Amino acid sequence: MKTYLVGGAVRDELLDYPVKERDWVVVGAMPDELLKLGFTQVGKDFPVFLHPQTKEEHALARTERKKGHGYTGFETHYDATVTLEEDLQRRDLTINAIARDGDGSLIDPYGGSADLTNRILRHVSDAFIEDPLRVLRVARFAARYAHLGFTVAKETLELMSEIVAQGELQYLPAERIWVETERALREQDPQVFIEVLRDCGALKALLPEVDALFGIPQKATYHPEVDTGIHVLMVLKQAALLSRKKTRREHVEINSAHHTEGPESGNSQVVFAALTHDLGKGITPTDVLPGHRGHEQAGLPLVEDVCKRFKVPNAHRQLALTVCEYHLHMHRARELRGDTLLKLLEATGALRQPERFNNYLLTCEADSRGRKGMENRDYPQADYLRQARDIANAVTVAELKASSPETQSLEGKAIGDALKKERIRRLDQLRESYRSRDTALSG
Ligand SMILES: Nc1ccn([C@@H]2O[C@H](COP(=O)(O)OP(=O)(O)OP(=O)(O)O)[C@@H](O)[C@H]2O)c(=O)n1
Repeated sequence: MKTYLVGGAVRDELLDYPVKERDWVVVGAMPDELLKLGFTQVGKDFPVFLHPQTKEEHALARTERKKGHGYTGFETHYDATVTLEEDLQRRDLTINAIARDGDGSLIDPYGGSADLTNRILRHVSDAFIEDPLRVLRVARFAARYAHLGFTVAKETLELMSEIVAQGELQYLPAERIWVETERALREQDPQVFIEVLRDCGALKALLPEVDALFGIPQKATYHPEVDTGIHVLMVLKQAALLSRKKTRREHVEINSAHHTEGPESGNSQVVFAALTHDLGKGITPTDVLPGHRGHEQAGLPLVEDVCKRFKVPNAHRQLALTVCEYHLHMHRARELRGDTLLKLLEATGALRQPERFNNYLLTCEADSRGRKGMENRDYPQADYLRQARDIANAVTVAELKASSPETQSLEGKAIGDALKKERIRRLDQLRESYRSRDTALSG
């Protein structure tokens, strides 16, 4: 019996990238031998065990053959005669099919080290095609390692296109698609995930609403990049960048558990909202292009469709709907009257859901910066809205009651109305104070 480190841990060690978990493959053993050594069995369909001390996963070397459609249609074969090379051959990418033995020597029969050096994501064998989930996995690895210079090999992209053309993606359960997508949205360059899916036709199959945005023009005055699909890719990049910065701050402040995905993990709620914020632009009637009046409302049912299709968690869905409906309000926050501003604060969770509100601000900032030549622009609207939130929050029932004899006796709806009126008055004051400052500055 011999044990080897395999998969992501070997790959990431060689790349000098943070290793998350270590998986092992065991050659020349049967399940009862591992059980006798104190391992516990966890795999249902194939023999995977947890080490008695480290609890790291140890799988018996196995081969796989496709039986039916989709991700689960496999026939697995394992016994003490299955070799390491056979086990590595069933794996997706050459860079994931390298093993390291106890002496530190690499076993690399499919050229994974060379592909790591040459920054290539390449399939191991034609068996790649047997697992349609790999289309999403390759796009996700491309998003993770794009900044290191990795691209997908031409012949691998061809196999991915073949999987899509055969309609195999439709057999993937919604949950599996969402798990891969959500992980991809947290990667360093989530826009690369979308680009790779588009290059092999998977975007059209999975997210036709996003695919439809490519080729749709916007007004060049606001959007020098013109193409809506290109804009969305730029917004994704900004959303990842901005949400990583925020995650780093939070990590320092509250030592939260956000960092399970490594130091560069973005916020998938923000990135998902970035992906879906302009879906309405894909159904703008052609005779009004490049204008998109009303695209926010038009996009809402499309966001709902996507969320339903992939069983998207509620927090992601809520933020995506909020951003879709209110991103333009945010961009012109300084123009809004007190009553509209208060409605916006209420609708975006400013008063009760601080996390959703912060994520809303971040996504809108990403939208503003996700335009050609505007990547480094300031976004003063975010501070303005935070100030507006603080002003609205500062008006309390106790303070209102203490302020005058008339308000002291107010109860129920009446006090609610008075609270609202006072908030609106102060928000109008905020707007006016900025206006006078602007006038003074320009005068
Ligand atoms: N559909 C899949 C899933 C997994 N694997 C193989 O199983 C290993 C472990 O899978 P997983 O833990 O999902 O991925 P990692 O490569 O460890 O990547 P990550 O860093 O994202 O966890 C992979 O390296 C790959 O060799 C595969 O070939 N095909």
